Amino acid sequence: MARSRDEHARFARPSKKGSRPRTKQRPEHADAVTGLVTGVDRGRYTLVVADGSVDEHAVVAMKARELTRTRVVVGDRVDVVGDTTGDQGSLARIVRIQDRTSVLRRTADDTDPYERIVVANADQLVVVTALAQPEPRTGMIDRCVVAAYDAGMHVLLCLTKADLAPADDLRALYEPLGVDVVVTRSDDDASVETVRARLLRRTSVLVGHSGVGKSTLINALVPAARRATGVVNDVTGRGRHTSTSAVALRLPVRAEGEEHDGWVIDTPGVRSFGLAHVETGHLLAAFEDLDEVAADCPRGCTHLADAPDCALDPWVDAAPDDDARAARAARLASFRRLLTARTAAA
Ligand SMILES: Nc1nc2c(ncn2[C@@H]2O[C@H](COP(=O)(O)OP(=O)(O)OP(=O)(O)O)[C@@H](O)[C@H]2O)c(=O)[nH]1
Ligand SMILES: [Zn+2]
Repeated sequence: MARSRDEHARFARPSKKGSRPRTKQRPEHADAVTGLVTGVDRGRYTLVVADGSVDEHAVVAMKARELTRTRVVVGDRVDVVGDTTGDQGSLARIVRIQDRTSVLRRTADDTDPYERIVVANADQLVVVTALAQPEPRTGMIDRCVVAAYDAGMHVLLCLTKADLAPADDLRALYEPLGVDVVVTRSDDDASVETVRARLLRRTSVLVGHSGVGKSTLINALVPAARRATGVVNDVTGRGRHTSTSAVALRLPVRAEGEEHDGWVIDTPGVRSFGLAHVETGHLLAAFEDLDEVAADCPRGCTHLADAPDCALDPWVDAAPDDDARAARAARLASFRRLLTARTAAA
């Protein structure tokens, strides 16, 4: 591919005199346009530029050479130059990644020993869990909640297949944490609308084990997505893995004049989140009331049930009445479960 003149200029080093450090975030490319990364496939990035305007269009881009070692993920806002028309066969270049407001890290696994950022700039994590087939696993939900709170994201727990089992037990485990809970069933459109209402004006990442009904839910929310739905195996209760890379989908505008808004990011294949970097203090900070009480804990307190003199225990006892005491006890128990989820095996 022939290099344009400006591209040569860009790679020219500044003169030794008065040289400044070369950084990845160069101030050049005043002509760059900003795009939102909606998909990544083998070095090709799909972007939406002029998001929400009449000029909105999709662009395919690759990373400029100076970003070779920099990871660009779905949800990133990037600056692109070159052919940004989006015409058939056109290819633009990503020259900058804008600062991220949040990052969600995936756990290292057998195929990849490194924790990696999987989604940037999302503000809500939607944990999709079936009430049955497959059976809910609280360990997985806890890990998701910890990852989300650590990343400064809201958590929506979406309990699917309500036609198969009641939701009460799971509600009781997560509502004390302040986690928003919605319950759906695929034959009840109104239940899908309760989910949609919580996705508006947000960028939400949906995670869930195979077979929980995540694709069914996404297709109900974004019909154009046509996510492949799997078939649950009668023996294992699990579905097939039908898709592999993360993709951002826009919630459709359904009524004339209605504002779009909301991006839904599907993350097939992401089963767990990296928690090795999560510090107790940072997680605690997500719970204002507990954080305040824990200021009276001995130094280095783990805040776990066996921690000597943890101030969170007398806080439960000091509740003004029985109801408040029960609520505090449930909140503390749920919080302690999260603390241990951090160190439990994925
Ligand atoms: N009973 C019942 N079954 C459902 C419901 N939602 C989805 N299913 C079924 O559950 C199975 C799995 O649904 P999918 O939407 O493919 O699940 P997924 O989480 O996307 O799983 P993968 O496609 O493997 O990633 C399908 O057979 C669906 O028809 C529900 O509310 N109730
Ligand atoms: Zn403590």
